[in-house]
Amino acid sequence: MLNINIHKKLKNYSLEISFQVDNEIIVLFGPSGAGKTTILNCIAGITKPDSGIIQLNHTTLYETGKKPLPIQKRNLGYLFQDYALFPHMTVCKNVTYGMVDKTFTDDLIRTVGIGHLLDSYPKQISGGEKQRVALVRALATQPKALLLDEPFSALDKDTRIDCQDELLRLHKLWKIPVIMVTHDYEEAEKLGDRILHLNNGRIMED
Ligand SMILES: Nc1ncnc2c1ncn2[C@@H]1O[C@H](COP(=O)(O)OP(=O)(O)OP(=O)(O)O)[C@@H](O)[C@H]1O
Repeated sequence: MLNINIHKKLKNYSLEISFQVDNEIIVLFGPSGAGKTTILNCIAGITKPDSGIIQLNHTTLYETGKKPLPIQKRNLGYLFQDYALFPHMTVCKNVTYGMVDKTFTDDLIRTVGIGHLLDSYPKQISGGEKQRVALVRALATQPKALLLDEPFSALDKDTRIDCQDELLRLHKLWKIPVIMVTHDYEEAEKLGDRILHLNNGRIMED
């Protein structure tokens, strides 16, 4: 379970957020500048809150006045819109880069169907293929939670639907807390067990 309670002063308003994520997919939905990426960055350890607490299962990632847990020790998978694969490495090298277990990773490669791409370089594969590779790479580290920042928004509609289906299928197999940011309401309704509406750094009540 992921428990988030953070306060952070931003340029035009203060982020005041409190929510919990069980082994479910939570969608953060809201206008540009509402604070969605900042929340993910605080959880990932890229941005530091001013105060609050962030816990993942029994591990405290951040707590006011204490030394934050370093990014690489947080056990999180983070997937961005722009793929973020290492361009100089083959797909195989990319997905095995931080892997924990070879059998588990081989299973993932088979499940997501990227086996035929292993010898290719990122520039030789399509956007949808890159995003599948990025998803496999994130899950191969066996993260305890997954953060997705508009992961499919650069893809065409059919590819986006395929990738959404893939994510739902994988989540059924490996139930972990997932937080996903999207601007696409159809996607939010399809993937989210719950949708949190964010505006000016606060979660709006339904
Ligand atoms: N480290 C920071 N310190 C102060 N202000 C910040 C910091 N990071 C982001 N901001 C500001 O916080 C606000 C929220 O930005 P954020 O990127 O979280 O919004 P968003 O909801 O993800 O927007 P978009 O949908 O456009 O990606 C913006 O006004 C931004 O300028």
